[in-house]
This record gives sequence, C-alpha cells and structure tokens, in this order.
Amino acid sequence: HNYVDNPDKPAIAKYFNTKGRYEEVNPYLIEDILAVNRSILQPPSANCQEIHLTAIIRHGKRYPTIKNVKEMQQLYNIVLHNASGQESWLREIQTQWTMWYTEDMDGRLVQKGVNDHKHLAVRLSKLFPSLISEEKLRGGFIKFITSSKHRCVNSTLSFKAGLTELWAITDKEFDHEVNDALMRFFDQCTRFVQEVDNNPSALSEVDKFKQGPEMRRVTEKIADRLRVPYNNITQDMTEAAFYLCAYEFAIKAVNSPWCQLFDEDDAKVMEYASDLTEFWKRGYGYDINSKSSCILFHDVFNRLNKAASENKSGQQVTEAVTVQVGHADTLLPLLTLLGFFNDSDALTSTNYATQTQRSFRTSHMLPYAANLLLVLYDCGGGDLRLQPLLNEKPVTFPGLTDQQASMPLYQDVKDHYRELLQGCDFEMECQLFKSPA
Ligand SMILES: O=P(O)(O)O[C@@H]1[C@@H](OP(=O)(O)O)[C@H](OP(=O)(O)O)[C@H](O)[C@H](OP(=O)(O)O)[C@H]1OP(=O)(O)O
Repeated sequence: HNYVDNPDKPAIAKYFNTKGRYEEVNPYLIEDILAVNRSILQPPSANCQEIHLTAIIRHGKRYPTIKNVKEMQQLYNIVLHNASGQESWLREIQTQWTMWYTEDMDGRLVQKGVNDHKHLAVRLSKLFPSLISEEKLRGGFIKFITSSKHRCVNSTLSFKAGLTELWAITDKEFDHEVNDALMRFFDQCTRFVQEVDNNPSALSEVDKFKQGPEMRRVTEKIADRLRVPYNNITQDMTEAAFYLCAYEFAIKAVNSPWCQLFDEDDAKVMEYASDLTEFWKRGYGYDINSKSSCILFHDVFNRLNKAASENKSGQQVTEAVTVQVGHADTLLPLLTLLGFFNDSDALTSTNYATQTQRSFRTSHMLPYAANLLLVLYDCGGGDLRLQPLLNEKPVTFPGLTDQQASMPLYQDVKDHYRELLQGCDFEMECQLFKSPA
C-alpha cells in the first residue's frame, strides 16, 4: 500500500521511538483515521462474545519536557551563532525558524494529542461495539483510570469526549479515577528508584554506546553539516536535534529543517540509542524494571477473574470496559513482564550491528497513544478466551503454544503466567532488602 501521506513527512519519521506518531505504526490510518478492520479479531467460533475489555493506553502527542526544551535551546544557540554554510535548510533555521518551545510547555498534551485519544475511542467503539457502547457508558459499565500527570488526565478527558461526541451525549458526565499506584508504579517502587532510576551506573551500556564509534560518527556528521568544530556538538545536542525533528512533525506536521541534520543511517543509530535506554531503564535490562509493574499485572488479572466469574454465574459483567491511561513507563514494564519483544540477546553498547533485526523497537511498540488491549470472550460452554492486541493488532502471548494462539483459552493464559499470578508481589519486589524466601 502507498497511502497518500503528508508530503512534509521527514524521511526518518519511522525511527522516532517514543516520540513517534501512531500512524507510523498503523499506516492505514493515514487515509482514514477512524478505519477499523474487525476481521482481524478472528474468534474461533461465531458464538464468541466479548465480555470484558481492558485497555492500557499511553497518553497522546505531547510537548517536550523541560529537560528537553533546555537541550533544544542550547543547540539552537550554537546553530544560530556558530554555524555557517549556504544550504537552504540551514539558512531557514537561522533566519526563519524561531525557538518557540518554552519550559512551561512541560510535556503537556498538544491538540493533536487530544485527537489521538478521541479517534482511538471511536475506533475501539467500532472494534468492540457490544462493549464500548452508549448503553454501557450510560449504565456505568465503563471505568476510567488515569495517572495524575496532566497529559494523562487530558488524554482521559479526550477519550471520554470522543465517545460522548460520537453519541451526542450532553446530559451526563462520566468520571475517572486518578490512581498513581497503578499508573505510575515506577515512582513508588523503591528498589527500582534506587537501583535503576537514580543509579547512574545502571545505564552504563547507554553511556558506552553514546561514546562509541556509531554515535561519535553521527555527532561528527552533524558538526560537518553545520561547519562547526566537532567539540561544539555534545551528545545532548545531537539528541535535541533529533527531538526537534520529531516534535516538529508530531505537533505541527511539518518536515522541519532540523531533520536535515540526519540521514537514514544516522536515524537508525539514534533509534538504537533510545531503545538501549528503554531496554535498561524499563525493559529486560534489570528484573526489577518489569517487576515494578506487578501491581498493575495483578490489577488486570483480578479484573479479568471478576468478569469471568460474574459471567459464569449468569450476571452481567459490572466492569465491562476499563480504560487506563498512563505513560511509556507504564506500558513497557508490563509488556516486558508478559514477555513481549524479548530478543535472544540483550541490547548492549557493542551489538548495534547485530541487533538490526531486533524485535525490541520502541518506534513500533510505544508511539503516542500506544495501547495494550486484553479482550475476554465467552465462546459458550465455559470456553473463555483472552485475546491480546498491541496497537490494535492481535499479538500472541510469547511462549504460549496453542493452535488458537491469538485467542488462547483464558485458563491457558493463567497457567502460562502461573508463577507471576502466585507471586510478583509489588511490596516484596520493591523493598530494598528482600527477606530470604
Ligand atoms: O521525554 P523525557 O526524556 O523528558 O522523558 C519523559 C519523562 O520525563 P523525565 O525523564 O522524568 O524528565 C516523563 O516523566 P514524568 O512523567 O514527567 O515524571 C515520562 O516518563 C515520559 O514518558 P511519557 O511521554 O509520559 O510516556 C518520558 O518520556 P519518554 O522517554 O517516554 O519519551
């Protein structure tokens, strides 16, 4: 397919990691942002009915955080005062482009991010019409939980607005619960905070890669393009240039002159550097990264169990849909705990070249509005099934061998994760000194 996309799209847009558009992951949305394809769900029989949906969703497109704005400012100053050259993109940066990012933007949801969640809400209501319905919403069967962060709260409001606008509901408002214990568990897991988040040596592989030959080459190429001495361009500025290209595209849908500082090879190196960070900070790098999500893991399965037992006793499922809005840091540890995107080799500072085919790629996993959906089906005669979807595409639980792999028996899923269901205790995992078992 060749979808007619924005002619102003940067050539490197598919390497933007957590700063990428959802449309890069699902290009069919470029033509029709409300498009869904129900045939991908493929339940094993026509009897199967959706009885519960849990959606764990990252917030939509946002402004840069304060730290990133500062880095952008520094790069801009160098380019404004030190760079020389006649290329039109460079002159454009120096004479037309203005540094419009300010620190008070502080990671807030942008207008396009509002739309991310409105559109997602409408698509999910088309994908699961019996669950995300006006009746269920009005009846209080759809619950909303969010991280306290403004961009998450605003995404939650946008998701709700997507539904109420769709059904033209004006006589009623629907509330949401703010729950950081569930949606920002990473802040509250002492062991994670001390051993990883606040521990500079935890990211030693990232530091080594940033000082290594691949990244040095990217930085030198930028300096060459700007005609400044190599030592004028720091690693942080290189990162800021990449961010600038990504943010200008996400927020303004333009191919910014900043994008000219990178060719595709450079972008792949930048993508790897960011994946490396995510791997060691939120992914498989350290066991505690994924274990910090134990609290969310149990929350999800408790809800599935409740839905299953209500359904079994012939009742209506009280929480038919749960929409939970959080961060990249919420989704990645949980995906890791469940075993998704686990390559045979760890990502390290020295294996960039051999990791080109890696599955651990945040550009695919975690764009803005990334989502993990867990759908529970009743296929009759006590046959319950659980289907996972990531970014609206069916995926299979890694390691679970089943002929109906994309829609395994719920019991098989529980057997597969038995150890985690019996253990994976947040308090235990997150305390600094584990008492001997
Ligand atoms: O953008 P950065 O580098 O400032 O990192 C963000 C974090 O900022 P911090 O490092 O604490 O200043 C930021 O932390 P806070 O929520 O601001 O505490 C988030 O973790 C954010 O993820 P998301 O975009 O909300 O999914 C983080 O963004 P991603 O790394 O997930 O893109």
